[in-house]
Amino acid sequence: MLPKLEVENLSFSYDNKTFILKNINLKVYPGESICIKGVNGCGKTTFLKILSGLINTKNIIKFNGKEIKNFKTYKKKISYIPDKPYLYEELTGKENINMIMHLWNENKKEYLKKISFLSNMFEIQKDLNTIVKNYSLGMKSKLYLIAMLARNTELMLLDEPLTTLDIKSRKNIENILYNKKKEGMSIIFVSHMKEIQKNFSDRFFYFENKILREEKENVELF
Ligand SMILES: Nc1ncnc2c1ncn2[C@@H]1O[C@H](COP(=O)(O)OP(=O)(O)OP(=O)(O)O)[C@@H](O)[C@H]1O
Repeated sequence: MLPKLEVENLSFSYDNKTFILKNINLKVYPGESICIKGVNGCGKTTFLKILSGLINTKNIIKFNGKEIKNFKTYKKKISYIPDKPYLYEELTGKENINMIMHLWNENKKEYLKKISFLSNMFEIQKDLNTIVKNYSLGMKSKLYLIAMLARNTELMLLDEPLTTLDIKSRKNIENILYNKKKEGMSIIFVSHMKEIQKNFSDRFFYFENKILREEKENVELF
C-alpha cells in the first residue's frame, strides 16, 4: 500500500547549528493512527509543524507517493491542530468558523451542516455568537477542533488534542477520529495522555537523542 505521508532522513535545526531532529524516517499509511511521544522539548511539535508545512525545510516530504512541491495544495488536504488553537479573539465563534471555511475553500452547505452537527455534539452551539476572547481554553479548543474536523481532509496532525477537553468531549473526539480512520484518514498525533495513546494508536514512536524510534508496544516511559 502507498504511504499517505513519508519522510526519509529528515533533519532540522532552527539556527543551522544545533540539530533538533536527525535522520527521521517515517511512513504513515491510509487509515493508520500513530502516536508520537517523548520528553518535553524533544522536538514533537517541531516535527508536526514541519509535516504541516508551517516550518519549511529542504527535506523531501512525500504525500500519496509524490514529493510535495506545492504546499498550498497540500495544506488543503490536511488538518493541523496545534496545542494552542489559531483563532481570532475579537471575532465570534461563528465568524471564526466562516473565516476558516473561506480560507480552505470548503463547500459552504456541506461544511456548515457538519459544523451544526459537531457544535451540537460538543455543546458549543449556544456560544457561537460570543466573541472568542470570552471563551474558556477548553471552548477555544473545541471550536478549533470542530472547524478542522468539518473539513474534507486526508491527514490529521494533532498536537496534544485532548488536554483541555472534558471527558465527554474526549470520548466524542475519539469516536469521530475512529470513524475517520475507518474511512481511510491517516492520523499523526502527539500526546502525553496514556488514555488516548492506548485507545487510539496503531503504532507508537518516540524521540530519543533527536532520532525517531518505533516502539513495539506502548511502554509507559513518557
Ligand atoms: N521557534 C523556535 N526557535 C528556536 N528554537 C525553538 C523554537 N521552537 C522550539 N524550539 C526548540 O526546539 C526544541 C524542541 O521544541 P518542541 O516544541 O518541538 O518540543 P516538544 O517535544 O513539542 O516539547 P513539549 O512536550 O514541551 O511540547 C526545544 O529545545 C525548543 O526550545
